[in-house]
Amino acid sequence: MRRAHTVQQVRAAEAVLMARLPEGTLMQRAAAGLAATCARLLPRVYGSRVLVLAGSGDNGGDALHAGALLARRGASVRAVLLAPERVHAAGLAALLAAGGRVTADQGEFGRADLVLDGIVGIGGRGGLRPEAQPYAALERRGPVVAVDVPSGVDPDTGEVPGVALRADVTVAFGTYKPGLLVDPGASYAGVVHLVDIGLTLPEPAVQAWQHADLAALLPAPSAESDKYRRGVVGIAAGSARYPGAAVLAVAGALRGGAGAVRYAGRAAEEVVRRFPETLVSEGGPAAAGRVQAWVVGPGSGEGAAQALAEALASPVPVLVDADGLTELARTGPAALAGRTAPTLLTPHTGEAARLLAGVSGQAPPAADDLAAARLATARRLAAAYRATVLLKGSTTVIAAPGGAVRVNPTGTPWLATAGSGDVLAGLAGSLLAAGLDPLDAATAAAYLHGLAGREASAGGVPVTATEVARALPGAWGAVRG
Ligand SMILES: NC(=O)C1=CN([C@@H]2O[C@H](COP(=O)(O)OP(=O)(O)OC[C@H]3O[C@@H](n4cnc5c(N)ncnc54)[C@H](O)[C@@H]3O)[C@@H](O)[C@H]2O)[C@@H](O)CC1
Ligand SMILES: [K+]
Repeated sequence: MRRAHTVQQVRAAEAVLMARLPEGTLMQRAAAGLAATCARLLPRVYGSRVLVLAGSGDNGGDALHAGALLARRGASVRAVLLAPERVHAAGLAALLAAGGRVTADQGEFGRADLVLDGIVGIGGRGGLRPEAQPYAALERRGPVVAVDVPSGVDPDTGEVPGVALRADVTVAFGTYKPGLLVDPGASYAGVVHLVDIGLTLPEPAVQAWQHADLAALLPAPSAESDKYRRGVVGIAAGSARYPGAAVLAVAGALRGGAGAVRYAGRAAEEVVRRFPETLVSEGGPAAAGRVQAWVVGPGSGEGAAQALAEALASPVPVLVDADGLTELARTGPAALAGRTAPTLLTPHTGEAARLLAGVSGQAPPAADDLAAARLATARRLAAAYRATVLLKGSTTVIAAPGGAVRVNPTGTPWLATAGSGDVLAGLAGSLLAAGLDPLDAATAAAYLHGLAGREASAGGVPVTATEVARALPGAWGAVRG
């Protein structure tokens, strides 16, 4: 599991350690880790050209100290001081003593075999300042290594409010910062290396799950478990106009670990033709038999309001997607007020905008703005609707109403394809029915769906939602090892 801590959490942990250790110890640890990573990236340190971009804080200090260590190993190290009057004095002194030099020549950027971005770290807000902005656009020859965070990326949110420096590698101290795991910040970070500097950290603010975390969570039937004990998932999706959404949601549900899939809606004929193992009925959720979780909304069209009302009136977990979300946005959080079981909402940013409008009563915000502020958007929705929210997109973010946040590391842009969300909804609903709580069900579904998408698009070819559904068993297998 990758764990990310907020700036506040890191600062608190740092303060505890600083009080115990001689001054400068943490920076020395950080600089040593940084220099070691740089040395691995360079064909050879001796004789290579390294440029340090040093801002006014300790981030610049780390970079200057690392530059000094590389200079001692024979690198030719130059430093651009973006705020010379406030530069980290000890760092600069170390660099000069090791034979490094200060330069004001921007051309060094393009000549360097490696650039160390120490402009700003966790003390930064608001994108790069004007004096640093030109570096974001310059041609580069060697890798850019970000110190702790790519400068210009908000460490807590991954937002890039202006210009940021794109890194090939980020060397993060002690822990990931949320902004390294969430786009757009994550896409600026490149490959992230962690350097242990001895911090004792609390529960992470954001987690990104990996294979081993998932493997421990996925339902595994025991010898005695019959189909009912494994859970029955109800799918209220599709309509005469959109039967395909029903078929895809059922396809996802059949591969989510529930013991049986019950379909309730207008596309029963198509569903049973494609998947004869499905239990079907043509009415709504209220008239269907017992289930352990409902999925409502994909392709529901005009039937969405009725299906949503019936599903929400049931005492089991409900996943609301697509047309169900549009309907929910009309009423706002009030529609969930009487629920006794949890609710999971799975919006893309357009639907998230409508859901937020359902809270504020104002016009929906621009979906692009929400995409640029993914963590904040998921958290706001989870708090307002008191529901778990899976916000789809480039870095899917899952936020629980209690504050826990997870981000999915397995996505691929090819998943942004028609029907892909229907498969995800069915899959997540199936995991809910199998007994996972909404946060775990959403985490596991996003992860498996992402892996399946990657698998189906092997080598980066476009995929269809049907192919994603077919690749799900392979994704389970990969996770289970
Ligand atoms: N917290 C920790 O545990 C440790 C922190 N270390 C380093 O210290 C860094 C934090 O140092 P600081 O608190 O001094 O903060 P930073 O060095 O991240 O930045 C603060 C400085 O940057 C300037 N600044 C703020 N926003 C800016 C922007 N948008 N563009 C340009 N300049 C901007 C401010 O005027 C301030 O002087 C970490 O990122 C890490 O690199 C390490 O030395 C090791 C230990
Ligand atoms: K930086």
